[in-house]
Amino acid sequence: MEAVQNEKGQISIHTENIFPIIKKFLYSDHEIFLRELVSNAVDATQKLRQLSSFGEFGGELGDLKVTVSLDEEAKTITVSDNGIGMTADEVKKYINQIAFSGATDFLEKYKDKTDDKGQIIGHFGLGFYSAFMVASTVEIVSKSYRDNAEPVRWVCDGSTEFELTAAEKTERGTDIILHIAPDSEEFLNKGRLQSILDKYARFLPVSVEFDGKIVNNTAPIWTKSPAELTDEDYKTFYKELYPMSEEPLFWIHLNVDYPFNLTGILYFPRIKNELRFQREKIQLYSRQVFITDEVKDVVPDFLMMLHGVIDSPDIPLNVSRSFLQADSNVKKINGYITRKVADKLNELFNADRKAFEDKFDDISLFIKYGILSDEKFWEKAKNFVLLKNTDGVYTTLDEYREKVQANQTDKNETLVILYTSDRKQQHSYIESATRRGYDVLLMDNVIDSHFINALEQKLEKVHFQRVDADSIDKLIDKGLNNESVLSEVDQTKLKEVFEQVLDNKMLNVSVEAQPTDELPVTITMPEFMRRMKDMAALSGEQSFYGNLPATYNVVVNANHPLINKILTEADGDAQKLLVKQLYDLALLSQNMLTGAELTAFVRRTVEKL
Ligand SMILES: Nc1ncnc2c1ncn2[C@@H]1O[C@H](COP(=O)(O)OP(=O)(O)OP(=O)(O)O)[C@@H](O)[C@H]1O
Repeated sequence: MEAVQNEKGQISIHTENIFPIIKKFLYSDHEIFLRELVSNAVDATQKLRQLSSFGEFGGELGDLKVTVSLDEEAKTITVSDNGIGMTADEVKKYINQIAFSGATDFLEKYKDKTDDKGQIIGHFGLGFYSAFMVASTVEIVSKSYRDNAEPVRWVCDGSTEFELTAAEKTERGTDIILHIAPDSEEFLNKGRLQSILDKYARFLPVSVEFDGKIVNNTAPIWTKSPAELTDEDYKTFYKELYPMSEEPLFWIHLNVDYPFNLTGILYFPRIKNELRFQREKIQLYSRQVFITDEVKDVVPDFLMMLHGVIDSPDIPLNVSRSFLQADSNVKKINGYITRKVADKLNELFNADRKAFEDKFDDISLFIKYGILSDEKFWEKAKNFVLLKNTDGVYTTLDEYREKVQANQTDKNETLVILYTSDRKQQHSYIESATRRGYDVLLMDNVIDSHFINALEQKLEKVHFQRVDADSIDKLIDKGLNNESVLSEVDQTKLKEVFEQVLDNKMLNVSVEAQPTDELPVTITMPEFMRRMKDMAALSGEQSFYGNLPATYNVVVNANHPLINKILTEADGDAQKLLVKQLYDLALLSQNMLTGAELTAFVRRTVEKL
């Protein structure tokens, strides 16, 4: 057994002092020093447990534990473990050489970049050196698990010089003592340390003690097998993660070990009709060490509506985001998660259709968003995405085609699907459509205008029309013309009368032969025009269609008796009044008559009664 030779040395590195540079790069995220040191300590205890299981360590493991302690007076924070410890040679190798070579790489690679702050630590084996973000001097006191190991002390003040001496330490393990720098004294605070540990150490696999208490749950449920868990366990864990949230609808337990390693639980929250859902609810872990809850670029956008935990040592969490997107593991992981989520939904759909329908309103935004953003998701989701009609009946896409195609196929063999975005406002149109035996879908979700576009592209010969997009016979044009009771001349005359009285360039007046049970006048906006305007409004951007003034079609029903009355009315004022009243009634049934026009209408009507 060799005694520790007192030694002073120069860390071989080209830069005079690397720590100010590390500090500058990691400026945004100083608190992670604690995550790095505590996870090193956890690693050290786990390594010992492993050695023991291989029979390479015959001693007592004891109660493996990491302790974080704060001494406000001495201005130190100490992270201690009873893990494998290090001999003097190991300190030289792992701390002086390896970590410093990592630091050199780091400097080489990132000296000209400033946008990757805080993302690189760890990637270059800089974990331990993150201590210098907050400490002016760092001491390591360590005693290896090996028989008769000599305890050793390493001290470094952040310059490139270190000191290695013999130390007094009776127990196996390592103490990392940080002498906190004046500009980092905010960390000499119990509450602050507690909150950092709550964030990063909450589910570490080895007990972590701070202020006399264990701060972590060492066996979170995602590390267990689904067979061991009850629904209650999943719900309890959800509450633990998100104490303020409503109970989740259901969940998926992820577990894969080839070709990458990943475990986790994803929960489906109730989303309803809310696009501004909380995006930072998925937490990313690497071997139970919390990494981030900013999962953008790691998880596809639509999956960010879900809540829960993903744990994978194969996500390169410590590199820049642009790199992440291109990473092949991240791509595989995304593909896997997307497939799992789709499979779970399919399974729920097949297992209990009724229960799936009951939940559908809460998950439809998610499913539709998935369909819009991921072709592979669509391939599965087309079997279980549901359409809901105005009677509250849910059908799949195939069932729906089957149900309506006999009555709703137009003269070009296109299936016309009718929908309403507001059943109250479009009530008279819905009624008119159902009188024809047409089915009307309820499409009142914020995402539905995009969803409709996507379905038209994905399904063959299918066109969606909002119920108020055209007069009832043109909505689904079967090429059958109703006989008009009016002559061509009369129709032209009627059109002129309407144009004159309404005197509005934004209105296109047409005379059509409709059944007598349709209203004398209806107002419609062509589907294409309205959709463009809706989408412009939703995207909030200035656009050609968004800025275009709204034009409407005014459809006069040639076969309605009141229209005939207009034609035969000899008194000009009476004729004008009739036109105004019928037009206002059409506006009223579309909820478009407001303000002074409404007041005038009411007054006129009262006077005539
Ligand atoms: N508490 C400890 N007990 C035993 N060995 C340790 C301890 N802390 C650090 N080491 C040794 O020092 C090495 C360097 O640590 P450092 O944190 O810089 O890098 P790393 O842990 O290898 O990788 P990462 O950058 O991902 O943390 C470790 O690999 C380990 O061998």
